[in-house]
Order: sequence, then structure tokens, then C-alpha cells
Amino acid sequence: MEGEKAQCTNVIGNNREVPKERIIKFKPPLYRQRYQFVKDIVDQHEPKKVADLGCGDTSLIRLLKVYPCIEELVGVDIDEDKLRWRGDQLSPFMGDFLKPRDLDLTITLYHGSAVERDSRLLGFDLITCIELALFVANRYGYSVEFTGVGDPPAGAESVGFCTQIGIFRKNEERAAESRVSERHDEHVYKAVFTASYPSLQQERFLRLVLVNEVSRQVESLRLKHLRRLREGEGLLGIQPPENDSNFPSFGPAFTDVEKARIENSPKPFVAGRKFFVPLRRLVAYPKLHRICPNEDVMRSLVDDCISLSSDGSAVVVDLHDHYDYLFEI
Ligand SMILES: C[S@@+](CC[C@H](N)C(=O)[O-])C[C@H]1O[C@@H](n2cnc3c(N)ncnc32)[C@H](O)[C@@H]1O
Repeated sequence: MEGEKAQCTNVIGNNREVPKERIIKFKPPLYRQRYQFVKDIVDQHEPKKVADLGCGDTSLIRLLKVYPCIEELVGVDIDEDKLRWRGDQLSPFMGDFLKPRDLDLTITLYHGSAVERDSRLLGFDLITCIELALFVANRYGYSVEFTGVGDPPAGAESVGFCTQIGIFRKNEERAAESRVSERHDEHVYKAVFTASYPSLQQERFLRLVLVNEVSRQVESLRLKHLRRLREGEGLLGIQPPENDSNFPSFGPAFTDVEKARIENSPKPFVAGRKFFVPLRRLVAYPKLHRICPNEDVMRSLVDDCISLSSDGSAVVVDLHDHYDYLFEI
């Protein structure tokens, strides 16, 4: 990150050019350096609760809402119009519902002054306060380290960084002391916007994602089974494979641990014209394992949307699908 100096000139009466002012351009621009600085801290410390005092147009909050570790984001600004105008851009959009986060996230914007104390800002892991005042930190029991981005031009080092940044760390001793005396009903700020994001912690979204992924995995296994069947019959003019590995030759690359977990689980099987995929097999696949590693929980969540065998141990689908011929399967 560097500053670039440009000289502006002014022509005066006798055609002599005199320097007008020096402009310093930063690459990347300072505002981006500021936000990158905060993003690096979030990467490093993975805070759950983050507040931005003097959040302005909420740009930083919009950048931070994609971080999976953050579960609560709060912005405070003294300019209510700014908050109302930008608030809507913080609502979840369709993609957030199609691919919910792992953890809940709520975003709240408060109209108020950072120098007032509001108990709803207690206990935050990270408070950013870009281009605002020191005693706010003391008020909430934090120590501050000052740093910044944008090196000053040569000769002006004494003024410090172009953007000065304070890193607020919770002072555990003081926080414990103040927890005894702190009041949790001091609500000074006015909430002007709040949004809750869909996440896999909410059962209805977990169910939706799970049903979708189970159906996708079962269909993928059914097609693979049919293809192997056809290959075995020589209908595609291909020799049957020598080993019966159940892994596709394309798609996600599994780690050795994942491969072992899949290999050690019961295989899909056919009975009559039905194709069965044991739930224990399904929970072994990495994506499903991450969403729902427990076979019983999976059964209870997909039960009313997906057809299960009579003992509930496997998903059952028709072996042949009307559209299979389209894909020459
Ligand atoms: C220079 S802007 C910085 C905005 C944002 N932090 C950023 O870096 O892009 C300062 C913001 O602080 C807000 N502000 C000023 N004094 C404040 C106070 N006492 N409490 C809360 N917000 C304040 C202003 O309304 C403005 O939106």
C-alpha cells in the first residue's frame, strides 16, 4: 500500500507556473485500506459480536456480514437519515435463503451517539470506531491500541497515519468489575433497522437444505448405479470396471478420511424396482456430514418430505426414472 504524490500547477499573469497544492493518492484508496485492516483483524480473531460506532453509510457492516464467524453486527451513527437510507441494503436477499449460513446472524442499526452509554453494546468482541473519539472505549471497559493505514508523506511523519485506527480490546478485569455494576436496561439508542439472516441453526432452513442435498446425493448415486449396470451389460460398449469403487471419476475430490468413512458405510442396493440408499451412507458424504452428521436427526428432519424404507434406515426411490432415456442411461 503506498501513497503517490501529484503536483498541481497554477498559471499566473506572467506565464510563470507556481505549484498550487500537493495531492497524495493512495493505492488502494484509504477507505479500502481501512476496511481491509478491519477484515484482517476479523480473520485473525474471529469475533462473534462486532459493533461499528459511527458506521456512516454501513459499508463496513456490508463487508463484514459475509464472515461466517460473526453472529451479531451492530452499527451506530448519529445521522439517522444515513442509517435509514442504507439499512435496506443489509436485508437478506434470495441467495441468503438458497444457501443459508451455518450460524445465525442479526444486524441492527441504532441511531445514537457513540459517547452515550447503551447497555446493548456491552460484551462485544470487537468494536470498530473509524475516525471517532477515546473515552468511549473506557466507558465500555476496553483498552485501545492506536495504529493506522496510509503512511504520511515524507517530512510529515509527526502527524501519524492518514487514517488513524484504534483497536479496542476487552479489558477482562474491568469488564468483570463492571459486569457486577452494569445495568442491562440502559437503552438510550433507537433501533432503526434490524434483520435476521437464515441459517442452518434454524430448523426450517436446515430441513430445506438437508432435503435438497439428500435428494441430490441419492439421484447422483442412482444414476451412477444405472450407468454401471449398463456398462456391465455392455450396452455402452464399455467394459465393466475392475474395481467397484463407489467414487465418481468427476466431482468433489475426497480426502482419505472421507473416502474411508464412505467405504465403511453400507452401500446402496436394489430390491425389485426400488433403489435404496442407507442413511448411514448418506451421512458419510462430506457435504451431508457437515450439515447433519447424525443418522437419527437426518431421519427426523427428512421424514415427511422424502420416502424412507419401512424400517426408516434408507431413502427409497424408483430405480428407473421416466427421463433416464434422455441421458442414454
Ligand atoms: C467520517 S465518517 C466515517 C464513516 C465510517 N466509519 C467509515 O470509515 O467509512 C464519520 C461518521 O461518524 C458519524 N458520527 C459522528 N459523530 C458521531 C457520534 N458521536 N456518534 C455516532 N456517530 C457519529 C457521522 O455521522 C459519520 O457518519
